[in-house]
Amino acid sequence: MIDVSDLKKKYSAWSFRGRHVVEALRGASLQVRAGEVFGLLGPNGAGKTTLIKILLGVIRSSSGSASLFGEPAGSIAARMRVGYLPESLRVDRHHSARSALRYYARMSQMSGAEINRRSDELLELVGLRGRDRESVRQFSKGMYQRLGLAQALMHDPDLLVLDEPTDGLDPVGRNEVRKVIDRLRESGKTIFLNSHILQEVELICSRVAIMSHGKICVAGRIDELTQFDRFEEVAFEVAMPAPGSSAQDPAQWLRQTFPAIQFAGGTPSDPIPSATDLDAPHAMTLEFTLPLSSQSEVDDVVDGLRRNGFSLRGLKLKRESFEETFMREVSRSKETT
Ligand SMILES: Nc1ncnc2c1ncn2[C@@H]1O[C@H](COP(=O)(O)OP(=O)(O)OP(=O)(O)O)[C@@H](O)[C@H]1O
Repeated sequence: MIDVSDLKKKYSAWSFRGRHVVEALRGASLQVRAGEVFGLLGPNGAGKTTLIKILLGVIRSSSGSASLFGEPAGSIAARMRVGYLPESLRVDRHHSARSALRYYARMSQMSGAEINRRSDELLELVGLRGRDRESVRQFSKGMYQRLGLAQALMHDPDLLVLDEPTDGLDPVGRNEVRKVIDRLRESGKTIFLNSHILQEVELICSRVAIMSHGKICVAGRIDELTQFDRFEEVAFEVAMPAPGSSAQDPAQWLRQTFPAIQFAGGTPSDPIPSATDLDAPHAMTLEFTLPLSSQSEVDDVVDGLRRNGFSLRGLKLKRESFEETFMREVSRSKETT
């Protein structure tokens, strides 16, 4: 649906030192498939707005290619099938939601009957039916943003481009916008959004791209990007040793053997009973984490536990958070630029 390849954009800028060139895009490549909710993330100045402006045909690239639905970005054929919600949509204060939609729809040369039918549908979709004749002056930022979504959908586009759709909204407003985006996803629309709020992107998007210094660093599903497991913190779940094993007081044995151990739910205080039947579904288990730095250290711990009668029920390396992925990619891009 969106195909961007080796896209470059240079701006001419003026400062007190005179004219200089700003490389806003340095060879960005990206593909978005039909039906996806795709999130573009990046720090300030990464080039996100520049990329969106090229996709919408507001500015031209310096080199590389960008197409929507197989048509060159900016061509009439591509623009007809795109709806856009800018970061700061302005609706004249004298409008109601309904009159604002009529105003925007007229620009798409829709007939009066079509405008009424489509307005009814969209006001229902964004949850503004019943408030549609009130002045937008009384609207909360969340309602305003939902009106913006309805405006962007008026000509029934296949692709919606949303610039910071939940920025500045309170949790209730964000939740309402998210619900509308979910409904749009269910109806088969493709959504391309740009956001600073990582948590929001995690909740909404099926795939994301992290952009920094004019390039796409990584793109994929969030669970693929954060799959990078690390040894720093290894979580174990063990069943207690059977009576007669060398670790008579298992928790104390663990504490003495691994001084840096962190028990899940705090250090167990009472002596923990030994297991009598390891295959019993309720065999007593303990969960803890250990700071380890390599596979051979993990192997040594597992060997030690088993030698002393513990039975291993689970072992998990820590998965980094999406925020950690983001920070890692951005700082890696800073080093290579
Ligand atoms: N019209 C322009 N003239 C000169 N430089 C520009 C122009 N527009 C953007 N830039 C520069 O290009 C780079 C990328 O800007 P862009 O606005 O695309 O980034 P962004 O990722 O959208 O940032 P933000 O999150 O702050 O909106 C920045 O260094 C910016 O200063």
